[in-house]
Amino acid sequence: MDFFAPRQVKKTKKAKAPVKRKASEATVQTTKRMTDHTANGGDLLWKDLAQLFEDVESTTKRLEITAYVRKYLICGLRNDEAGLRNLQPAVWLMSNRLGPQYEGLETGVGDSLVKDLLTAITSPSIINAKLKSEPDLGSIAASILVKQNRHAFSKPKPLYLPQLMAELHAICKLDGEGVRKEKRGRIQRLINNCTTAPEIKFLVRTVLPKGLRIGLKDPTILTALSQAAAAFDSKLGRPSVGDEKDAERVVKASFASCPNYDILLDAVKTHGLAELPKLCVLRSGIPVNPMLAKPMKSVESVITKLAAVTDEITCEYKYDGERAQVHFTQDPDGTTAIQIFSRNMEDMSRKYPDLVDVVAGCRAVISPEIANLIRNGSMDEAANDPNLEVGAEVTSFVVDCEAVAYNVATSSILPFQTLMSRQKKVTDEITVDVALFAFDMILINGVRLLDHQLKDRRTILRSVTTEGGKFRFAIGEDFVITSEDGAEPTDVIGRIGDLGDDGSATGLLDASVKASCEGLMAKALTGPGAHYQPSVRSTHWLKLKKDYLGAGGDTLDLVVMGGRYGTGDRAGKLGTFLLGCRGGGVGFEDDDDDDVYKYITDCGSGLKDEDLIEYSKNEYRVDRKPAEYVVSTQNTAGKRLDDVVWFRPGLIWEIKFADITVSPKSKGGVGADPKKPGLGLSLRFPRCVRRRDDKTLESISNDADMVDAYQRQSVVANNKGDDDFY
Ligand SMILES: Nc1ncnc2c1ncn2[C@@H]1O[C@H](COP(=O)(O)OP(=O)(O)OP(=O)(O)O)[C@@H](O)[C@H]1O
Repeated sequence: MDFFAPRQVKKTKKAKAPVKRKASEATVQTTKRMTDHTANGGDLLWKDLAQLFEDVESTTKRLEITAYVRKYLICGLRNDEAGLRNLQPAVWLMSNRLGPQYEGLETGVGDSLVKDLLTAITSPSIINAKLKSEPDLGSIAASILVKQNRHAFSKPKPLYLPQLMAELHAICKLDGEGVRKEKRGRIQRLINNCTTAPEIKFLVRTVLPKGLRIGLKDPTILTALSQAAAAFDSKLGRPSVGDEKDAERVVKASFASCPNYDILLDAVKTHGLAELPKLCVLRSGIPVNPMLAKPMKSVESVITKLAAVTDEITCEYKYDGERAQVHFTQDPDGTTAIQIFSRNMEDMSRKYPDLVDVVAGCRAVISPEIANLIRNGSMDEAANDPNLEVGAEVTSFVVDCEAVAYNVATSSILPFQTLMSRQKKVTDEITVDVALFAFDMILINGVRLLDHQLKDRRTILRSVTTEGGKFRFAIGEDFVITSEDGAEPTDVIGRIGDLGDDGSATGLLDASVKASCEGLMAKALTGPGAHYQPSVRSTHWLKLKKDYLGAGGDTLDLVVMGGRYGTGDRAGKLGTFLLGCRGGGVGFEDDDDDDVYKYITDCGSGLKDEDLIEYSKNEYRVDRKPAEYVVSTQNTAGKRLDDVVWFRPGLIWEIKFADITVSPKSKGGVGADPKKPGLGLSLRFPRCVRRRDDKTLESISNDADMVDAYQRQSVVANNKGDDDFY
C-alpha cells in the first residue's frame, strides 16, 4: 500500500557513499538466499527470514546482528517485485509483532496448544523430559519434527511472507466456540509447510507470547534500516541526509513520531530518507511515545534549572494515575473515532469505554484568534484549511492526559491503587470512576502542534475543549521568574494566582499532595525548549515528587534479570534478585548497545513473602542466561553465577536506593567517573518500591539515566548537601 501517493522520486545530486564494510560469509549467504528465488511473483520466503533469525541468534555482537539485518533489508528494498507487501511483514516479524502495538494483534496461542501438536507425534513424557534441559518449545518442535518423514505423501508448499502474515492475522482474529481446534489446525498446516528446522523453531516462537528472543529489537532494526535506506537512496541517486549517524537519527525520529513500520517502510522505499520528516508525522489514530520528565529534588532546584532556559514556567499537579493519550477523529461523513492510548501505546479504549463518551462531549469550537494561534508558524498543509475559521468545528485532536480514579460526587481524586483495580476490559458495570486530567494538546484539526510552545498549546487546549464532569484541566499555577542584578532567580519569584497555602511554589507542592497527587510537574511555558518532544525525557519538564524531598532519593526502573534462592525465612524461595539497566541512552558514549541489559546490583529488600512466592514460580523463568544480558563473567555481589535462576527480560521493578556508588561488578554506566574509567555504577541499599507493568523495556532506566543520576548526586555532594537537584 502506498500511503503517500502520488509518488515522486527526486533525482538530485548523488548522495555520499556509505562506509563500505567487508561482507562476512553469513551476509554473503543472506544475499545469495534473498536473490536466488523468483517464484511466486517475487515473494520472499519465510525460510529465508527464519535463516536470518538463526544467524542473528548465533551471535551476541550488535554490529554483526545489524549487518545481517541491513543486508536482508537492502535485498528487500532493491527487490521491486517483492515490494512492500513482503518487506512490511518481514520487518514486523523481526520486531516480534504482527502489526502496530496499538492494534494489539495477539495469536492467543499458549504452550499447551503447541505441546498438543507435538503429542500427536511423540509422547508427553519425551516432551517434558526435553523441556527440562531446553525450555524453548520452538527448538523442541524443530528437533522433533525435522526428523519426521512428514512429507512422504503431501509435498510441502513453500511459505511466502505475505501469505504467512495473512494467516497469522486470521489466527489472531479467531473467536468463539471451537477456536482452539481451529487455531491448532491452522498452525499445524503452517508447520507442515516448513521444511527446515529454523522455519519450525521461529514459527513456533512467533505464535507464542514469549516471542523470538534472539536479541533483535526496534533500535537495532531501525539502525539497520537507516543503513539499508542510505545505500538504497545512494543507488537511486536520491538526496542524502548526511552521514550514517544522521540517517539513523532521521529514521529513529520518524519512528518516534509515527511508530508504524508499514508507513516507515513505504516512505523509505517510495520516497527516500530525505522525505521521512515530512511523511512520518504525528496523526490522529496513531499514538506517539509521550514526552517524559526528569526527576528533581527541590522546588528551588526546579526553578534554577528552568530559569536557565525560560522566564515563564508552570507548576502543575502531578496526578497519580495512568498516562492517557486521547485521539479524536471525525471523518467528513460525520463518523467519529475515539481512542485512548497508554504510555506504552496500547489501545486502552476497552478499559475506559466510559471515557470515550467523556471525550466526545468535551469539544468546543475554534475561534478566529485560536485559529491564528494554531496556524502560527505551522508548515502543515492542514493549517491552510479554510475550514479553520470563525466558529470552526473540532474535527480531530490529540490530547495528553492523566487518567485518574475519581469520585465525581465529591470531586475528589482517589489513590493509584483504586485505578489499578479497574478491569483491563470493562464488560459489566463500571465500579471505579475515572476522570481525565488534560495537560497538553499536540494536534488539532490535522495541524501538529509539536513545535508550538507549551504556553500556546495550553491556550489552544483550553479553548477548543470544555472542562467539566470527568474531563478536567490539570490544576496548576504559572510563575514568572525574575532576577534582580546579581540575585539568584529563585530569590525573586513573581507569583500569579493564589494556590499554595503559604503563597509559594512549595505551598503548591503541599496543596497537590493534600489533593492526593504525587507532587508537581514543572514545565517551561516559553523559550526554545518549550515544544513537545515525543519519547524524550526532557529537561524542560521536571517532576518533583514529595518522596524525592529529603533522604531516600530518586528511583530507577530496572529489569529483573534473575534471582537466587534464599536461606532462613527465604529458604525454598528466590530471596535476592539481580537487577539491570538498559544499555545506551541519549548522550551515552556507548549508545549503540541499547538492546542489552547491564547488571547493576542485587536486591532483596521491599519484597513481601507473597511476592517472593510469586516470583519463584515466575512466568519469566528461562533455563539459560539470555544473550542480551551483560553480567560480570564470574560473579555478582561476590558470588558465582551457577546458582542464578534466569528471567527473560520483561519484569520491571521501580527501585529506591540510598545512593549510587562506583563498582567493579556493575556493567551499567561504565566510565561515569573519569577517575575510574573501567568501573560501572551500582546502588547502595536498593529496595523494590513496586512492579511497573505499565512500562516497556524500551522505557526503563538506561546507562545515560544512571550516569545522570550519579552526576546529580555528585553535585549535591560537592555542594556539601546544598538543596540542589538530586
Ligand atoms: N500535569 C502533568 N503533566 C505531565 N505528566 C503528568 C502530569 N500529572 C501526572 N503526570 C504523569 O507523570 C508522568 C511523568 O513522570 P515520568 O515521565 O517519570 O513517568 P514515569 O517514568 O512513569 O515515572 P513516575 O510515574 O514514577 O513519575 C507522566 O508520564 C504522566 O503519566
